[in-house]
Amino acid sequence: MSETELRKRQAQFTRELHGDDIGKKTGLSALMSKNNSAQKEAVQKYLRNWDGRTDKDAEERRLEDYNEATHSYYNVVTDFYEYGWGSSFHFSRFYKGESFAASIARHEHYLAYKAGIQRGDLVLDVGCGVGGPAREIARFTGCNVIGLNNNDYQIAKAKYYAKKYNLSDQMDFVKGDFMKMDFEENTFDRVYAIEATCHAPKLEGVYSEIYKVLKPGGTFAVYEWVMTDKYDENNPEHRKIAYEIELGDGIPKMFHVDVARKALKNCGFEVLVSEDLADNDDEIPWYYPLTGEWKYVQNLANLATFFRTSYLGRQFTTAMVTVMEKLGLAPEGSKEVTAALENAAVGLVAGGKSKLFTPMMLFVARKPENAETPSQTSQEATQ
Ligand SMILES: CC(C)=CCC[C@@H](C)[C@H]1CC[C@H]2C3=C(CC[C@]12C)[C@@]1(C)CC[C@H](O)C[C@@H]1CC3
Ligand SMILES: C[S@@+](CC[C@H](N)C(=O)[O-])C[C@H]1O[C@@H](n2cnc3c(N)ncnc32)[C@H](O)[C@@H]1O
Repeated sequence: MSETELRKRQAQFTRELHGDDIGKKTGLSALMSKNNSAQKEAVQKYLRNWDGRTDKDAEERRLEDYNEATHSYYNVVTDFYEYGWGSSFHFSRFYKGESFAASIARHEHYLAYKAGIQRGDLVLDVGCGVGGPAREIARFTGCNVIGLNNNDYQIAKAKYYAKKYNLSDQMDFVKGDFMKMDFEENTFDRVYAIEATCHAPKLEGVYSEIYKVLKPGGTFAVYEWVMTDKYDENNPEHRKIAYEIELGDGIPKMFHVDVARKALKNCGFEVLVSEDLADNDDEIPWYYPLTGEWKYVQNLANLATFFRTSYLGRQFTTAMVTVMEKLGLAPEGSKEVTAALENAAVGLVAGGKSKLFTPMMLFVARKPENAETPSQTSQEATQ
């Protein structure tokens, strides 16, 4: 199927699944408005790739099907994410006494600061979700953001929120696959990506596209999901944790930190910062909301969020969704989605506690001032 046909089909499917009036409803009320058969199809499309097999063939299939698989994954999890987490789909570090929202925003500000984003810069947000980080970074720095995403439902939501919060002049959201970007070369002053490029089947693929669209001298800052130096792919317990993360988070393959660092260099980037922010012996770990350990709750205002993300709250949500599905209030397959998200939570906490995994490997990389653009290189090759 051609790229244009795929896009048309995905957009059409999004209308069938979520209807035309996207944005006003969020979380469980949005879930209840979904089309039953389209939801069933989306859940099947997502889960067909994660059938428990971890052999090379199964891995190859997941890597090949990355676009449809992540598109379907976010079609079915976005409402749950917004219900349980909010509109920024990423983790963050926590300081004592800090609220959940403040910690999420600080993590975004930090990336904007490390990327060197200035007022008036044109910035690309790769894999922008429903635009939570883009709205925060645009307000914080005064930059203009283009959010790139291959999920039509999230794009519609991001546009809706930008309008609602009077930010439409500072941002736009476009549909596209980050492995094949449509932007002109040397377009953006800065590029950032938050917990999104791990959905790529090959990191060189997405990093080289970022390199292409970044202006020479511009920086790219990313919070990457990677397996750490402690990870041993041949250790079945380690592989089980990685697989749980892949299954529950719609990731074709979790890569090792060295693969990511090398990929940046292979694409021509100078790597300026390479630091695992999870490796700071923080008193309150990044994965605390998923553990259900009350001792970590920092702020009474966070009780609702904490309950929904905790083990007990997740069991409650699963039970509620099961009943809703039986009564026909939630579309078929919703229960399976909560089960997959449970795998995510379990794998992420296990990966975090054992330090086999980090969701906040910070890389800041620069495209050299004198960089040759890919088209220059290919022109020279043909001369
Ligand atoms: C998938 C990637 C690359 C990043 C997303 C990171 C996090 C925002 C999500 C990872 C697992 C998610 C879960 C939930 C919210 C969003 C995550 C933390 C829930 C708490 C949402 C409410 C459900 O009932 C349980 C979910 C568990 C997993
Ligand atoms: C975990 S979410 C993070 C979203 C956002 N960065 C945030 O922090 O709120 C990952 C995002 O990457 C997007 N994504 C995954 N694969 C993609 C692809 N091939 N092209 C463009 N976007 C993609 C998803 O649709 C989703 O919006």
